[in-house]
Amino acid sequence: MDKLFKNVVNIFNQACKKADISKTIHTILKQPKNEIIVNFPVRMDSGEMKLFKGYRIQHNNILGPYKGGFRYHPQVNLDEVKGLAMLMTLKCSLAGLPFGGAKGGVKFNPKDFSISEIEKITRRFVHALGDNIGPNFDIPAPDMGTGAQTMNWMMDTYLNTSGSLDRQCLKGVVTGKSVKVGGTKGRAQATGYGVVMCIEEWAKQHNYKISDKTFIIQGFGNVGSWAAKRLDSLGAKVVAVNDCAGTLYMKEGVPVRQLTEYIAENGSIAGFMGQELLSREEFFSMKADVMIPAALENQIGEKEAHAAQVELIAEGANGPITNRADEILAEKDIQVIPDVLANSGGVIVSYFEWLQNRSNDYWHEHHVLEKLQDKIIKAYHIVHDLSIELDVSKREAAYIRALKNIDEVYNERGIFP
Ligand SMILES: NC(=O)C1=CN([C@@H]2O[C@H](COP(=O)(O)OP(=O)(O)OC[C@H]3O[C@@H](n4cnc5c(N)ncnc54)[C@H](O)[C@@H]3O)[C@@H](O)[C@H]2O)C=CC1
Ligand SMILES: O=C(O)CCC(=O)C(=O)O
Repeated sequence: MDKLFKNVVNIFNQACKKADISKTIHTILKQPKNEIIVNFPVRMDSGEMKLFKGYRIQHNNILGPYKGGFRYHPQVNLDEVKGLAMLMTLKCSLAGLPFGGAKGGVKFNPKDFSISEIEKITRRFVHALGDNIGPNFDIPAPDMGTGAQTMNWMMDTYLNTSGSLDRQCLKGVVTGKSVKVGGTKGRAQATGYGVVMCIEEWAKQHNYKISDKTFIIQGFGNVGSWAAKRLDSLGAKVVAVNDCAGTLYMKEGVPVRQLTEYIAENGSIAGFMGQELLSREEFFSMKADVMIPAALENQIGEKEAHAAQVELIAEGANGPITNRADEILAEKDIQVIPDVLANSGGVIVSYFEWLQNRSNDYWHEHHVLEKLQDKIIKAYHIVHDLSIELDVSKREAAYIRALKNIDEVYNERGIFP
């Protein structure tokens, strides 16, 4: 199994060389600043006490408070969270946000626990983290297996345990909250919409009519389902969706809203409209125009890259393509819009939420989405132009741009001896 951190560091090393990043800055950035691991007990509905392991990896904060999601998944481990945290540092820098990078998670499968148990795990986790998070220090957000409800519980626990009376500003301790409790309009759809905004820009450059094209999506959670909804509204056809249960293939296009509602009720695509599911292999070898991986990392390895029959891959997930697969895709002339650009819509709108919490002034949805579009398209063109100028992949160009920005800030500030 490929290791995410190793894959991310390999590209980081190449990019540091090409960007002429000094040895000092390279040394600072190649490992996270803080690795926080907490083991905390939670009483289950049965009365039994269970121990959970939680992580918060704070990679770098030269640009501002640490920022990045919390994941609830049985595979959560130190290597994974370190890789994801480094990606956040690069993502925030590329998007021009005043944030550093972090990531965290708890190793468990939410599907095996009741809602009240998940609430207790969440509250206990926040309690165990204590002052390691805060609205001016480290600001978590949703990722796989977490969502607005999780963030609401986190904010509530933090407000009730922090001892500060500044209730308004403290709301910004987490982003991705529901709108009623201080979240922003547009955060739910931000990541998926951002992925499609990048594809729309790519399509303009390639004279590509999105409404004539076919799309396949792995993962139909927050990112995958909102990407599908935007594609649907553009008249594009999502012909296949893959999740843990298998691959749903519908030649005439998947009915996106019905599928979203079905998954919300049933947990997966299994049984949708009585359709027989195809295999995972059939998904990755399917002929279509664009693939959006929006599930876990390392999903497209050597085998999947050889099998791929698409023209473009836009990474909704973090780290879905291994280093070797990247090379094979390049040899096959399959283009990739990399994670740190394609899925940055989530953290961009998280930044807007944090600003709204600070000012207590809440924005219209169209204003949020317009500002998201401005920022992500600007980043898209920076990456595209640099990749042409330096003759490197978009992934390398994105890393180079992000690293140069961080390097400049370190150089202007100086490094504490
Ligand atoms: N939620 C957000 O705002 C952001 C999420 N991301 C990344 O996007 C990806 C998906 O995140 P979310 O949509 O938030 O998660 P989610 O928990 O809402 O949905 C995950 C989806 O992936 C599927 N899945 C899980 N394991 C799978 C497997 N082994 N094979 C196939 N499908 C599988 C699940 O069935 C589900 O449909 C992750 O890599 C995450 O880090 C990136 C930026 C922001
Ligand atoms: O919204 C955020 O702050 C972070 C989202 C995230 O975890 C990611 O972009 O991978």
